[in-house]
Amino acid sequence: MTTEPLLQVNDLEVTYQSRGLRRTSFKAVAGVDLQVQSGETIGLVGESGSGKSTIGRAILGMAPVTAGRIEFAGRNITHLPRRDRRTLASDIQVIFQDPYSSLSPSLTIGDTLAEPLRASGASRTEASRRIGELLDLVHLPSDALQRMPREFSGGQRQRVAIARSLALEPRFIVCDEPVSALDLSTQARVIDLLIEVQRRTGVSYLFISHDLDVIRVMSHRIAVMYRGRIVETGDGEQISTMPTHPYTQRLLLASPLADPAAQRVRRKEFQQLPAAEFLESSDI
Ligand SMILES: Nc1ncnc2c1ncn2[C@@H]1O[C@H](COP(=O)(O)OP(=O)(O)OP(=O)(O)O)[C@@H](O)[C@H]1O
Repeated sequence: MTTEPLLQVNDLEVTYQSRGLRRTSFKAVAGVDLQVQSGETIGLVGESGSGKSTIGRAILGMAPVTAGRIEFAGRNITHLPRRDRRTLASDIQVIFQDPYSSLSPSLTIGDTLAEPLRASGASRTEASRRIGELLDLVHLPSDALQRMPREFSGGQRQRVAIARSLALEPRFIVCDEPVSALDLSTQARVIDLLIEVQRRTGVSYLFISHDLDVIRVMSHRIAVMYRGRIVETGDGEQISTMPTHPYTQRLLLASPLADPAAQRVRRKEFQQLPAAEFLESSDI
């Protein structure tokens, strides 16, 4: 028996238009297929500019989709009008990279968490019960509620951003480089938290990062992006041991956590790749 994916992306294309005097267009993503099941994390990895965030934004209705289809829980959400988008806010949420700019500096943590709940029509009592649950879920003390974002470290702010994204019990979260701005030990704690939240709530993640090691820890399945296309998919083991695309091999070589012996073998294989073949197969 196969279960319906929670999110299904088919043949997605996104084209940005420049607004200058000379109108030019740039195809940032093309031919992208993606499926995400309930409770699953799909990791999107690739170099800067490969189109990872564009896919996330297209799912959130924030990118100019020029072809293809995006379905969420069986509903076509590719070009939803703004007012219908709002009805999706409780199902699809986002966590951004920068915990310093993603929280309003003039709101207490309590008001930050209450905002989406009040907007969804929750009563004061319901909101304060839910805020208690959220603090518990992300391991923040209850005295955090009266404090301002500036009183918290980057990792703690990211916990607040995660709590806010969970307020309406979403089924799907786009995590766009959520740990890239944090130091290594804080990264590990936030990753542990996201995994624990998934275990407790069954939420699905599209987890975007340029760091293959972070992606391997987080993801059930990995999609490697290169120049606007997915060039390889597999689980962490497959991607690490049997990469087929030269760009994935390059990512593995750059991985600081890679086993040095395996890295030596890969480096040798990589050096034996004829340069022309590398360029040709990368040039998609
Ligand atoms: N609003 C926009 N208008 C025009 N071009 C854009 C716009 N947003 C992104 N792009 C271009 O689309 C391409 C893909 O960008 P995107 O942000 O999706 O890449 P990314 O893989 O997420 O990179 P990074 O890791 O640096 O965030 C880049 O070449 C970028 O310059």
